[in-house]
Amino acid sequence: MVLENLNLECKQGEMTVLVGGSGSGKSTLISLLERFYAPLSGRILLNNRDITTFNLRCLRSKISLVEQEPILFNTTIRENIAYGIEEDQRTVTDKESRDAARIANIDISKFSEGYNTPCNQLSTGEKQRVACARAIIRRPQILLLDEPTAALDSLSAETVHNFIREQSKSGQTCLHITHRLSTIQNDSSVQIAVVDYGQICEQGTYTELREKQGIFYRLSTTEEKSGDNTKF
Ligand SMILES: Nc1ncnc2c1ncn2[C@@H]1O[C@H](COP(=O)(O)OP(=O)(O)OP(=O)(O)O)[C@@H](O)[C@H]1O
Repeated sequence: MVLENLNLECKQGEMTVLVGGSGSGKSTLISLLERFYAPLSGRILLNNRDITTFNLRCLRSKISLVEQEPILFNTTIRENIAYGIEEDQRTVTDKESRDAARIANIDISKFSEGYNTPCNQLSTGEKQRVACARAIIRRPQILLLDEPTAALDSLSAETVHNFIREQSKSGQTCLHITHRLSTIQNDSSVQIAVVDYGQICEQGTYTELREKQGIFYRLSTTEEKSGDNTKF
């Protein structure tokens, strides 16, 4: 069993960070939330309603997922951002694109072709910001992030982390899987859940969990010793 006796509540307007060793079950939790597959037992509730009772398209329209590798189409920044809405079969206004780009910290002024710049000319960090803009343009209730900063340098990772924090402040429920604990250490508003062998074994803020001197303490000290980009 990948996950067993797992109980986790993610509150609206909060960023919940899932951490844990490789293979502990973090991504499986995201797949269950998206209903890529169903739990053998137990329930997942969204606003007290079992997610299996939602029409699948309706459920997924409430959720956006940003993954480790930004998967973009071989077209322009504008078209890639717009795809977040065009899935919903309506046209995106330029203002919507601009707003999403601004929120995702895309500095469009640095590209001579602006929004018409082909995405294959962007760095990995810039591509990830386009993926973030695409994720939020349709204002999902839930933002799922599965190691979105894993392939980024520290500065880009910080930018993406700030983006997630702003999204949670604006009322979205954010569930963020990361191995990069340095980006959350000064953020006391972040709730951290530590997954180990498919269970939540510790929960609290960065400071609380460090003081416990348990699994989180070990994971974070391993990261400190090995440098910022370590995957534990
Ligand atoms: N479709 C699947 N069928 C069977 N086992 C799976 C499947 N997907 C994942 N697993 C197993 O479930 C366990 C948890 O995997 P999961 O991807 O959720 O871990 P994770 O915590 O996200 O790991 P990582 O940090 O390395 O991405 C692993 O042992 C994995 O091999």
